[in-house]
Amino acid sequence: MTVTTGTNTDDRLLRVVNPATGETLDTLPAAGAAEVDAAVDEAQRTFDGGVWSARPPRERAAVLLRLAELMERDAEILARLDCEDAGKPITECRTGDVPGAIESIRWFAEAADKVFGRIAPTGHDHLGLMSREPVGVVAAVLPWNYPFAMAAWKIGPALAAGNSLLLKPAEATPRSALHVARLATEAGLPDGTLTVLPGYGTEAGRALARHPGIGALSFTGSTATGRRILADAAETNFKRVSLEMGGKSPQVLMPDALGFGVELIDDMIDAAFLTMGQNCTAGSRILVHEDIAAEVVARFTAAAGALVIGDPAKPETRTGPLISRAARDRVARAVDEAVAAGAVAHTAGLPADLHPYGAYYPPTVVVGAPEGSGVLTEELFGPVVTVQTFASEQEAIRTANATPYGLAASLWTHDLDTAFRLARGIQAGVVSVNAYSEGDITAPFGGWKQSGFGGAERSTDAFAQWTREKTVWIRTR
Ligand SMILES: NC(=O)C1=CN([C@@H]2O[C@H](COP(=O)(O)OP(=O)(O)OC[C@H]3O[C@@H](n4cnc5c(N)ncnc54)[C@H](O)[C@@H]3O)[C@@H](O)[C@H]2O)C=CC1
Ligand code: BAL
Repeated sequence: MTVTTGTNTDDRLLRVVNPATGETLDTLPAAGAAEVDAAVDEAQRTFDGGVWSARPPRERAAVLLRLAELMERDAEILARLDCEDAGKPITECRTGDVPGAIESIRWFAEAADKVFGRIAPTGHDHLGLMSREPVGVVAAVLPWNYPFAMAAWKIGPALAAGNSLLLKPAEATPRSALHVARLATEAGLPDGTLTVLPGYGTEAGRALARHPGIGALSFTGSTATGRRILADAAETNFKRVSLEMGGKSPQVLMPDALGFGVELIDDMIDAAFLTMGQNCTAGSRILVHEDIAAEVVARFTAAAGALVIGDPAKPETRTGPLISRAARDRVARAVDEAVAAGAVAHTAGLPADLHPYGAYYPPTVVVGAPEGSGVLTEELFGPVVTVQTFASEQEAIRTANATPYGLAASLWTHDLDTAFRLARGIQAGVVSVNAYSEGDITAPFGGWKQSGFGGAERSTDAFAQWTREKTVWIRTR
């Protein structure tokens, strides 16, 4: 069984609603603690049976490559599911999320038989072999902002390493993960290897975090929930926890940055407004040298004002609704408070013909927010970017680091020495130079400070989350 939903004995339903229209897309029984228990039992039986875990890695790779092909075949379906469930612009899903997700499955499939163990430096009287073993039954808890992509970041390495994985999508966006479960069956993954459990965080999510039969849990989402999961793991079985959490990432522009021309502004727009700013690495703080601040604000504000706002299902749309009205109201409140405290909010506003259900908020540039205000410190997860100026490199680094987060940063300068100094000084897991980027599949992705804990995703480093090292110490005669 690869898809588990609840028996609905407590009448708890998961209603999936299109945030752009209010249309009910699906109604599912929500998995709860009972379904988690049953899924763990089945996953453990599968793991112990060795039909996946003990299979030669090359064979696991072949099945995962078939899964990637099926995802390729259904790429448009997967793009539409995320667009409808999350309100993400369809063009972003088609060109970013879906190809990136498929690449992740394919890359980890190919890596399955390329991760070698180690041999200890012994004398001839011993042989010390260190191998990486699958953890067993493992879990992933996903966010709603990149539903398919985050599922793939976890599925690829967890399954390539030989584990049995339980995957809990966010309650708002379960349908792409459910589709992946069907594709996994079609690809030939044994039952109990990938189990998708659509359910609420406080029920299915919490049950996963506290389950003694789960050996590792990888989470992407808010810092508050990450903290809860870590505490639950510590109170129960000390499962290995890895957390990819919030951010308040800076975009640092040195005095020569305008030399990058339109490329600079395009990347800054992506950094700030991809998925309406509901992105863990969103470059939500522009830190710009005072000499070019006025010009940057003028160009950036004009570009932000030109973004097409509307129905996310239309290919030309760059800005859809936020995930919920509560999210929109939180973003609006933070901007209103900053304005009340003396900041200026630049925005072209919303078009008049938007669907009345959608929680739209226009791309907004906040200049002059007083130090310590919420827009500068909190992860807003909306299409709002702040502008702060600096006079020196040291001040830029100080301001960049003045948050509890440390996920990502981008910086722009033609000067190599300056770039190195900034990249070294900024406390973040991923620093992109002269681009906005999260790196690619070959490079580790993980946050510092309160943005991340327990190991990176992507690259072969990701196997550390999903494997345990074993030493076999042999006396030779
Ligand atoms: N860094 C990132 O990529 C993300 C950050 N966020 C931040 O979090 C804010 C709130 O969004 P939420 O959807 O409420 O995020 P959340 O962190 O509560 O939800 C993420 C996932 O965790 C699950 N979850 C919730 N409580 C849980 C618990 N006690 N135990 C186990 N799993 C649990 C949810 O069901 C969902 O699958 C956003 O506005 C944003 O600031 C949200 C999603 C992704
Ligand atoms: N941007 C990929 C990770 C995330 O937003 O959750």
